[in-house]
Amino acid sequence: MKELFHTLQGEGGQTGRAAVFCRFAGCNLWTGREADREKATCQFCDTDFIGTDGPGGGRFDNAKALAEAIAATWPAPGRDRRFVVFTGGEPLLQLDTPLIDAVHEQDFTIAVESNGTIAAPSGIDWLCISPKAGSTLLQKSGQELKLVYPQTTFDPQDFLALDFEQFWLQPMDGPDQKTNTDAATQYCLEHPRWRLSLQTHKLIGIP
Ligand SMILES: C[S@@+](CC[C@H](N)C(=O)[O-])C[C@H]1O[C@@H](n2cnc3c(N)ncnc32)[C@H](O)[C@@H]1O
Ligand SMILES: Nc1nc2[nH]cc(C(=O)O)c2c(=O)[nH]1
Ligand code: SF4
Ligand SMILES: [Mg+2]
Repeated sequence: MKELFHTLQGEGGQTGRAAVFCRFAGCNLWTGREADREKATCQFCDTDFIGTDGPGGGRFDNAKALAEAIAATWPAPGRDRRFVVFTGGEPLLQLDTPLIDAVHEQDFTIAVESNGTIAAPSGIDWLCISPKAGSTLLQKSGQELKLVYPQTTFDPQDFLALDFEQFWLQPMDGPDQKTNTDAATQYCLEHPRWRLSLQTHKLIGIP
């Protein structure tokens, strides 16, 4: 596990909600090394997910130990409204039923951010799928589909038949961030099934 930290969910349908972020190391679509970015399936990643050296990171012997570390990262007293977001890297390489059960035992609602190439285990309360051009989408249902926009070979229209409650367009961050934000804004204006997801944590300078 790369890092464990408390912040506000910055993106998508749970934006603004206090959450513990549990960022797993490793991804199946990029090694995480800059030297490999150009040949990776996913080339626009904004995240360092290599290793276990981040704040609160480390290796955990079992699901219960990690669930207890997640609970200890939740600052508020009481067990009400506890919320954890599993991300990465690709969290579905590591998130399994024993961990889901152990985190539920700690009274957390569980959200996951996934690239959709791995079928999700049952028990996730809020599943966000963010498809990546050039990969095979296996997980075609969940609560939100959050498409990073634009991706040259993707037409957002093609995703609307999938079984999601919400459809979000998130401007691709990087050198063309401004242009991409304008394009995503225009797309949402013209296609009202889609909502605009801004990465609000970057706007306000929190993790
Ligand atoms: C770092 S990924 C980790 C979870 C999972 N591997 C995935 O791709 O969904 C978390 C979220 O950030 C989004 N993301 C990554 N790089 C981005 C970028 N450059 N601009 C906008 N969103 C980005 C992903 O699409 C995903 O929704
Ligand atoms: N605040 C905040 N919200 C987020 N939502 C998804 C994130 C991610 O990297 O998966 C993320 C993140 O890194 N920070
Ligand atoms: S799939 Fe997710 S974690 Fe992996 S490289 Fe792409 S954005 Fe980053
Ligand atoms: Mg992020």
